[in-house]
Amino acid sequence: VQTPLNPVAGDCPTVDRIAVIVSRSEPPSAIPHPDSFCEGLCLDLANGCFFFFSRDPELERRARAIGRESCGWECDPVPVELRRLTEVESAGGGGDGKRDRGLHVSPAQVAVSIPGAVLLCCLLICPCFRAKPREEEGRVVLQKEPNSMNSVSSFEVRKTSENFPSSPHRIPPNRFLKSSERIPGSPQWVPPSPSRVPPSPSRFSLSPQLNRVGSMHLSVSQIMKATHSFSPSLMIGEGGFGAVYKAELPGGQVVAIKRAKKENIAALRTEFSNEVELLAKIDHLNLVKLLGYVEKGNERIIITEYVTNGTLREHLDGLHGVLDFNLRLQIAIDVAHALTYLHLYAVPRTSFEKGLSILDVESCLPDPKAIHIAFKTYNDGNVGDILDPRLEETVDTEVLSRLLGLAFQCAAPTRSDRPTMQEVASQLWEIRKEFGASLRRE
Ligand SMILES: Nc1ncnc2c1ncn2[C@@H]1O[C@H](COP(=O)(O)OP(=O)(O)OP(=O)(O)O)[C@@H](O)[C@H]1O
Repeated sequence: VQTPLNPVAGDCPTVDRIAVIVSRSEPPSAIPHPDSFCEGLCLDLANGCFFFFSRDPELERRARAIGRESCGWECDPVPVELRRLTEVESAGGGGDGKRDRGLHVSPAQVAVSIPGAVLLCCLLICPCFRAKPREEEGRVVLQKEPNSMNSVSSFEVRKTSENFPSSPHRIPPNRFLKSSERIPGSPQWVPPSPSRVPPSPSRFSLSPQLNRVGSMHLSVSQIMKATHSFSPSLMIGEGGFGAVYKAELPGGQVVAIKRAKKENIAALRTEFSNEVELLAKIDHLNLVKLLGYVEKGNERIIITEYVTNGTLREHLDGLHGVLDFNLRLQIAIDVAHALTYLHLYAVPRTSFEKGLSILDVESCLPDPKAIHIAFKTYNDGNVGDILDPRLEETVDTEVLSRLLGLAFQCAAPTRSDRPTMQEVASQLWEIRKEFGASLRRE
């Protein structure tokens, strides 16, 4: 197992230059060769250079600000996850690794990768994905209304069991991840864990209107009605895209309605409907499904499934009880399968990148510092210290080392050093088997 080491000076081309720029208060426009500077800055940020060499939060903050001002979004930590999500890696690891300005990230930013985050943060340190069991196969297919230019979307709604050949996948709009009893693509079915989040009886209570074959049209005024004119009392959260409201559609289906912030409208003006429709094609059990959208005037609204039992962050934070180690492994496996699906099967790479670049612009990723602290603790030989102290069970050191080794491998700065998601999933299965065996030996 390969364990990335702390960055060395040669891997950190811009730390000193940033320090100079900051100390002289030079404007970002004074940066010579902005392209190579941006590449270097992204590399430094992704490698944690600022953390290791300066340990100066102000310098790192300034570096990120300069990155934003001079390099667009490219050096912001946000798109790291995006890039990782949208890299369609073949089993052997494909792609040319070139920076893609359309996606607003450089390859260097991919250094802190999803699987590393999943393993280190979801399992051990801090949470990042939502958990939600799926109970039934209600399926909604978004279909563009013939005259929907600058208008509203339409929904074609069908029951999978009635109209589609059964598929292990359902449609997700974004990276919301929901644990499920069935692991798509897994070699076997996983028995429900007793500590699994209990399913909500209201889950997927598709309205009669939505259950029939046909289409449903939502207008802005219907959205206004459903959200009580975007009443703060129905607001359940806010992310990079905008505010999120819990709402009940005509017919009774409870959904999450995401209303784009006004400052995002300009960016969403051109490709919004195309991109939403691309995202609607993504279909996986562990990902929240996109139900529809509204595009009218200055409104860009996305309607998704409503996740009833809280976010995975809350569950990993222990707000609903502490998750046991086995369940954390299960969540990681679910995440790995969902990401494998996104990487390999979802939609054509270029379209997918574009779609996510607009609609899913924020990260669930943890603070890279957390990963580096974990690296250091691991390298110092204090493996057990990385484990969530709230866990009551003892985890076999071998199992933990193997898991951390995998996590660090996933966070390797160079793409070719990182395993594919398929490999991650299969290794996680092995690790879980080993964990089970270690319990039996006790
Ligand atoms: N489908 C949903 N069901 C239930 N709650 C949701 C749903 N979508 C979002 N939320 C709530 O709204 C909050 C904001 O979600 P949103 O997806 O906009 O942002 P985020 O994931 O926190 O960050 P970002 O999208 O900016 O990366 C979430 O933390 C969650 O509490």
